[in-house]
Amino acid sequence: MDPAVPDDPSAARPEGQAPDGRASFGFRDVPAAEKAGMVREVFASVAPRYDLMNDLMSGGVHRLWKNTMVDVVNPRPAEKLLDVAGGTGDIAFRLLRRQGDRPDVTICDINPAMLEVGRDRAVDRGLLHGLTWATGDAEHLPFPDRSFDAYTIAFGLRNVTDIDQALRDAHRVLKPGGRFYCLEFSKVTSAPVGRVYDAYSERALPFFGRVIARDADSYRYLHESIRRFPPQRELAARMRAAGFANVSWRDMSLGVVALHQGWRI
Ligand SMILES: C[S@@+](CC[C@H](N)C(=O)[O-])C[C@H]1O[C@@H](n2cnc3c(N)ncnc32)[C@H](O)[C@@H]1O
Repeated sequence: MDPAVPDDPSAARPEGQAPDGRASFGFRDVPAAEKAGMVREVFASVAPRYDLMNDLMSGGVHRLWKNTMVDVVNPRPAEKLLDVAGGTGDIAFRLLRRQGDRPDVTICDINPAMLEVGRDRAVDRGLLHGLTWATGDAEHLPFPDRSFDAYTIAFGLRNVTDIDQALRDAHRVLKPGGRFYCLEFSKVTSAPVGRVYDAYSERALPFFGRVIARDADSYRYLHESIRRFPPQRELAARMRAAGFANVSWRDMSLGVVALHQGWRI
């Protein structure tokens, strides 16, 4: 933990719920109205080196997690797909390729700097057909009700100010029968592995952030936001409260990440 922040006064309440108008930003509580702007600054700062850092920090394993997510989504041609907090396009590009010659993927992110890097990557890969770019907040998506067949969010939900509001808005934009998928860091299911993982992420993330991205604070925030995210069972309960049915999850890498899914009925 950051020695400048001796304890965690908000640990007793669930992440993303701030009844007193405050929200957690890593281990700090900040006015809820300011969190989105602070998160935007973090990702504007990391955007140029975001993809390199993902590979370094996960040893490339994030690619396997993302491939598994897209296998589970199993998008069909011409389905309308929405990737929220889509960043530099890792999930959207995979969905697009899987849809073959009838792709229809919208990538939405609150941060224009991340989308800008994503657009350059799409051009480099020749992925121009069937991809729509949108700037928007997961809590108030700029799309009409019942617009999409499937909604994905990967490593994004822990960054929103109000998780429950983001889940409700995901439910709103899905068509009846639409599918919701969330890939996110979660609670490691093996205590010894959890201790190794905690030690690694507490030290390695700020180290990589300082040396490679030259921004230790942003990577400290990322580490802290991972630790504050609700564990598997709690997130499933909050998805049900937002209206989703048939909610389930699967752990990957012993719960380092979990893939949650649910349906709008
Ligand atoms: C860790 S990155 C994940 C990017 C991508 N999904 C991936 O898996 O590589 C988190 C993304 O969430 C975006 N984000 C943070 N808060 C958001 C919000 N309230 N609404 C939409 N996007 C948000 C950030 O700008 C950033 O691009």
